[in-house]
Amino acid sequence: MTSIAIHPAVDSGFRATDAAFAGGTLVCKCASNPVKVKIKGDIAHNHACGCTKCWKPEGAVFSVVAVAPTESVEVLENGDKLAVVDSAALIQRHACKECGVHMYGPVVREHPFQGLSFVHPERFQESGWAKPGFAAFVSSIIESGFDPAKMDAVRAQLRASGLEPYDCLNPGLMDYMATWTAKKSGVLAS
Ligand SMILES: N[C@@H](CCC(=O)N[C@@H](CSCO)C(=O)NCC(=O)O)C(=O)O
Ligand SMILES: [Zn+2]
Ligand SMILES: [Zn+2]
Repeated sequence: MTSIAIHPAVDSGFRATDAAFAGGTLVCKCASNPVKVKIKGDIAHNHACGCTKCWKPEGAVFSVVAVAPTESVEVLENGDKLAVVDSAALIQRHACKECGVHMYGPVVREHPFQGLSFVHPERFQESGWAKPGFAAFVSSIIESGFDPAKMDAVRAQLRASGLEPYDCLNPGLMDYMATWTAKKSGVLAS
């Protein structure tokens, strides 16, 4: 059976994660005057995402996206080329207006992820970043036009690549968000 183009970083097999990885510089795809964004520290919760909103490289069905503290994000060069894709969205995705790559997406509003920025580690000019740990929003790929009849094959391929598929985030992050909500409403003590 022909394989599905999940994402180049997934389909090519993972490079070893470097435990000493401490961030680096994200670079967009522009051949000249690329946007450069420094991430001053490691990333967390790296995952494949099938949602319609996350940036995907050409031909990929999934994005690969992780988080870093927004305070450790610094636009180094050509920040004038950045624009927010959807100002109404939770994640304020700052994309390069020329090549389309999403460079960072801070969560600004009150939310369990407030203070974090979503980034695409494949755009690091350095190697060694943590491999994706799971696949999120898998059913959402249908919203981008993926054939619903092939969903069993997608989930099987994700599992074969070591990515457990979920139709939202993974249980740890869903529990974290629900706990935040329960403490905010007062049904759990904070
Ligand atoms: N079915 C929708 C889902 C979109 C969605 O909720 N995406 C998640 C995950 S993005 C990275 O994990 C999310 O938190 N979105 C917030 C936002 O996009 O601002 C679809 O596919 O569009
Ligand atoms: Zn660019
Ligand atoms: Zn997404």
